[in-house]
Amino acid sequence: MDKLIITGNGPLDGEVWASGAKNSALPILAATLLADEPVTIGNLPHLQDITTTLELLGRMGIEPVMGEKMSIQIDGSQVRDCHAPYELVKKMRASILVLGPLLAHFGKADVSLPGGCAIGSRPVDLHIRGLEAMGAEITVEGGYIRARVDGRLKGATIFFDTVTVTGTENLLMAATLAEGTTVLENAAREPEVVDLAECLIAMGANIRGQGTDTITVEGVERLHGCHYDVMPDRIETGTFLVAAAATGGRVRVRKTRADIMEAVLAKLEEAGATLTTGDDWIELDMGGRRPRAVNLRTAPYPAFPTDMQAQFVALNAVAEGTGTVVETIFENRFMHVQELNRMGAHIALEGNTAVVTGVEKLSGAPVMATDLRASASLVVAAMVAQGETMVDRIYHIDRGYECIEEKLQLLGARIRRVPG
Ligand SMILES: CC(=O)N[C@H]1[C@@H](OP(=O)(O)OP(=O)(O)OC[C@H]2O[C@@H](n3ccc(=O)[nH]c3=O)[C@H](O)[C@@H]2O)O[C@H](CO)[C@@H](O)[C@@H]1O
Ligand SMILES: C=C(OP(=O)(O)O)C(=O)O
Repeated sequence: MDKLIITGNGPLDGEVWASGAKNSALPILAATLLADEPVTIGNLPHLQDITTTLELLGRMGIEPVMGEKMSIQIDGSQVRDCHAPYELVKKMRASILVLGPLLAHFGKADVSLPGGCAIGSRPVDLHIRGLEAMGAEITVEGGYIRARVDGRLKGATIFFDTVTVTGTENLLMAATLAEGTTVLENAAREPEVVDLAECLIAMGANIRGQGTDTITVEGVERLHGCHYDVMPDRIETGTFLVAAAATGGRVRVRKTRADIMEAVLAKLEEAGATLTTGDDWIELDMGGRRPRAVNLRTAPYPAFPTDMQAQFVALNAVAEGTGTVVETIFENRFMHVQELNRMGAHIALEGNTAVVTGVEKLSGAPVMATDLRASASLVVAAMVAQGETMVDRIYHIDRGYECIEEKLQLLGARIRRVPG
C-alpha cells in the first residue's frame, strides 16, 4: 500500500489548478447509459473512482474510447449486461448511480447493495422508494437490488424525507426517459446535481428547476449523444485553500469557480484569510498569519459541505482559539480526530460535535487515512507539523484527489509518495 511522507515546510506559495469534480464526473458517466449514441465527457479527473466506474461500465459491455485532454467517449447502446457486481460496488458507493439509468433505458438492473462505509451507514432506501413510485418492481435478494419495469418508468411526484445527493441524481436520470412528468421535491441543490442536469439537457432531456429544491422532468423517448465538460472540483479547490490558510501561505487555484463555494470562502475569511476571486480562479493570502478558529455546522448545499469538514478540523487544530464543528450529515465522520490528536491536536468529541482548541504546533507522526476527506485533513495537518508524518492507506485519498503530491509540490510542500 502506498504511503505519503510529508515534512512541514513553511507557508505554501504558488499556483495550482482544480481538476474536474469527482462527484460530478461519477453521475455524468452513469448518465451516458441513458443515451442511444456515444456521449463524450471532457475534463474527467484522473482518479481511482473514475477507473472503477470505467471498469463497471466495461463489465456491462461498454468499450470506452479515450480521447484527448482527459476526455472519454462512451456508447450506452453497447450495454449487454445490466449488472453491477459487489466487488466493484464495494470499492465505490457511487456505483449505485447506474441503477436509475439502467432501469430507465433497459428495463432492468441488478446492482449490489453498497452497504455501509467508514463515515456512516449510508442507506439507499430513498433511491429504491423513488424508483418504486415510478412503477419499478424492486426486490432485495442476496445483497443485490433487483429492479425491473415492464415498458417505460412512469413519471411521479417524489418527496425526499432527507436531502440526498446521489438519490436526487439517480431519480433525475431515471425520470429523463420516463413516461410523463416527474417532480422531485426536497431535492438536493448541490452544484454537482446541476452539472448532471446540464449534461442530461445537452443529451436532449427536458429538465427545469435544477439548483432549487424542486426539479421537474418531462420524460422523453430517447436521449442522444453530446459533448460535455465536467465542472471543477469545489472540494479539491477548498482543500488547497485550507492548506494555504493553515500554513500561513498564499495560493491561487486556477480553473475553478468561486460562485459555488460561498460557505467555505466565508469561513476562510472568518479564519483571517484575504480572498480575491476572478472568473475562474480564487486566491487566498494568509500573509504569514496564524488562522483564527471558526465554528461551523455541516448541512446540504448551499450550507457548509460535509466534504470540507475534516479539512477545517485540521485548520482549527493549528488556529488561535477554540472552534466548534458540528457534523449533521453522516453519523461517523470524525475518524480524523483520533489521528490528529496523535499529532498533538487538542480535539474533544462530544456526539456529533468536535471542539477543537488550536495549538501552536503539531508534531509529525505515523497516521492512518480512514476515508477520503479524513486523509486530506491529515495531509493538511502534516504540512504544518514539525518533523515528518507518514500517512498510510492513501488509497482513500487517490479516490478523490488527482496527483495530490505533484500538485502540493508545486506549492512548495515537501511531500512524496512511497510505493508500498
Ligand atoms: C458521489 C457523491 O456525490 N458523494 C457525495 C454524496 O454522497 P451521498 O449521495 O451518498 O450522500 P447523501 O446526500 O445521499 O446522504 C445524505 C444523508 O442522507 C441519508 N440517506 C441517503 C440516501 C437514502 O436513500 N437514505 C438516507 O437516509 C444518508 O445516510 C446521509 O445521512 O453527498 C454527500 C453529502 O453531501 C457527500 O458527502 C458525498 O461526497
Ligand atoms: C464521501 C465522499 O465520497 P463518496 O460518496 O464517493 O464516498 C466524498 O467525496 O467526500
